[in-house]
Amino acid sequence: MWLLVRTSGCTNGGYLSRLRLTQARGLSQGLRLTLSAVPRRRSGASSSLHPAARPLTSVLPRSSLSILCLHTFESTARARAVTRTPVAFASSSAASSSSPATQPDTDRDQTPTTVPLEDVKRIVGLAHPERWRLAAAFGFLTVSSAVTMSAPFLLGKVIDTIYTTGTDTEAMTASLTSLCIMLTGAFLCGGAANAARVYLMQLSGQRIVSNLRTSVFSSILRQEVAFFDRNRTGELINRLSADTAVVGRSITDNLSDGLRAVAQAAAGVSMMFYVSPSLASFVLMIVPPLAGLAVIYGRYLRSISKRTQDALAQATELAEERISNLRTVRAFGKELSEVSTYAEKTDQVLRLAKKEAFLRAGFFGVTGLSGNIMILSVLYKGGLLMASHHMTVGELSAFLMYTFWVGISIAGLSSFYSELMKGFGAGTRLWELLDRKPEFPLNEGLVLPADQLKGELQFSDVSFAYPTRKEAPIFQNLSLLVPAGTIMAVVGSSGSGKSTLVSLLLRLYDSDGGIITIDGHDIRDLNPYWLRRHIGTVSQEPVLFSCSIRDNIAYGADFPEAVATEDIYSAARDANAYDFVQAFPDGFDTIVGEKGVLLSGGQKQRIAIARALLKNPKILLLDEATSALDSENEFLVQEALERLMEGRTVMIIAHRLSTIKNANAVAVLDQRRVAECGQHTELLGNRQGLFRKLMEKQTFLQEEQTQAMR
Ligand SMILES: Nc1ncnc2c1ncn2[C@@H]1O[C@H](COP(=O)(O)OP(=O)(O)OP(=O)(O)O)[C@@H](O)[C@H]1O
Repeated sequence: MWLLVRTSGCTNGGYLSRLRLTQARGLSQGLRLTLSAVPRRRSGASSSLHPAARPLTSVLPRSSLSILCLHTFESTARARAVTRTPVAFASSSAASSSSPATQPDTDRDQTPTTVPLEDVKRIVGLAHPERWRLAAAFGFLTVSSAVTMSAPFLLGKVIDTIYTTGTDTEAMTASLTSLCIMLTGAFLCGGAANAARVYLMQLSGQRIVSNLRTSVFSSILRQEVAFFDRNRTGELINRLSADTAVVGRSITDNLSDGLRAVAQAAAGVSMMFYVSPSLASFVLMIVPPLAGLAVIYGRYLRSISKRTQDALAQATELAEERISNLRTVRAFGKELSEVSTYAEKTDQVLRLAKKEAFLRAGFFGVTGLSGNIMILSVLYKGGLLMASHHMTVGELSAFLMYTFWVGISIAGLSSFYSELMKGFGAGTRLWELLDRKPEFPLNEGLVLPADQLKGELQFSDVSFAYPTRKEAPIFQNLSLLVPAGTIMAVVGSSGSGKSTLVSLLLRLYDSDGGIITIDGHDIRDLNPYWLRRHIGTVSQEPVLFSCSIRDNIAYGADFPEAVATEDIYSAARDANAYDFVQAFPDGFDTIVGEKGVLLSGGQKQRIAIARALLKNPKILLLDEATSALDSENEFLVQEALERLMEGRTVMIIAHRLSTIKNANAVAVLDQRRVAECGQHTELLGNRQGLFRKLMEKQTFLQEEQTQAMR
């Protein structure tokens, strides 16, 4: 666990001046130091780790919460709408807010029915840093609820004043005026308190979510690569965006709405008994059976709603995949068939949505009707009580208003429980992610002085199978030595494990057996940050980020924001990228598009080479581009690569004869090991050798291609 620290502003003399804890509130796991202000002179600094980074056992306070177990009797979305819009029993405002298309993704996730106490404590612990703001919000909540619940009683008094003062107009005016002034004052206080409550709750919620998101993102980025082989990106993004929001909402908005609903329901029922015990007893006889029916119906409605959302999720998944791979869809001319596949999925959603709409219509029709019947019953019974002088008109009016409020509050309670449970469900998924310890730590281990690094690489008896395919070993007792400062070309048929060799060196995966060393040090003993800091990579399909060319090149440096423009230009020149970049209207500020889609293959390669040059690593792992670069591009890339390789230990996955010829040695991968290793000419001399066969095959293929072109 790491403490995230951020520099507090500009520094002087090339040193980080003040380090300030900014995220300690609720932030459990930071990834690394975020250095926001580092002077340019430090652009060549060797380590990305600051001594101030230190392990932190726990920053999350624990406290407890007891859960209110309440039943839910209508859909969450509808209930949420009702709690925020004080229109009780209004059937006309049926569930427009519950359209499946607007539901957050997590709504389709399982909502738990029971929650371990530990999870409850943890979720409450998230709110701990916000406790003062939340306490103030609850204070304002109490004020606004008190005003709301005293309003019907006082309004009843106003009505009674109007009706009972008789012909004494002056007395009536005086008492009416003073009552109205008092009420206006109370309403103003109530309004202001409510506004303050909402503001404080929203602010706390956003702060909790923001801290939680940083922690989750940090936790995701710390995981080993095999974790990403097993987990879908969309699923992780969902945790980061939707689940964090659900957790934040459930401990701020939802808790405050829930508490308000409990307080108002309790106060409302008490006031109903205070105003007229006999009418209150009559109402309480009608409500429980109606509520019971609504609970059963509501549950059924929710299960249909969930099926609709599952179907929608499938349609969305399909759309997402096809849109992000539009080039492939277009290349195969599959637009129309994809549209019809998507239409089938949306038809399925529509069928379920129709059923849901029908049930929902019935539900809201019936709840609206029962609400109105209840009001009518109150009026009827109240009218009789008035006729027998057991009740005044003001009391009846106040009673009716309390009935409304109690109705609204009960509707609010229904959402409170389900939202709370949803929050716990989302929380549990987040804890899994936050607590997951990566199989190997990111930032522990040996850090060697950079100037002592020679760059000798050695694989000794290495065995490896990918964690997701343990039954299919890629290497068995593979051994290979790459002396410091030499170029080793790696060749082999497709799938022989050339890229896997690179992944193992970068420690994206750990070998199952044997040992990989750099200058005699087992890479498992070395600090992975330090290790990767000294290894540069340029892959066949280099990945650029959707930002400017300048930022993409600067990404190679320890402190990208501190890289001097001249350093970027010089790296670009050495990578043969400067001229084409300057030819763009926006030069180095040109945005490269998603994954660098706005650049050609050769241009991307050269930007990636410039990025690697800026990193200035001792060891280089290259995957030569096989994609058809035109001869000019190929020459420029090749020249840039040669410049990049100078004075470094290089392992290059070679696809060109020229590269193989220029390498100090060639390793041929076959049958899960290095089958042959030696100089190019030496290996070619062995007529029965694998390398010779591979080369003949390549020559043969080239000849075939040449004939085909003729
Ligand atoms: N993340 C992964 N999980 C499981 N298996 C994988 C993974 N990556 C690669 N493989 C498998 O490992 C084997 C070696 O793959 P690798 O990419 O190292 O081969 P290669 O020699 O670089 O191939 P090519 O020349 O086609 O790029 C292949 O059978 C491949 O299917």
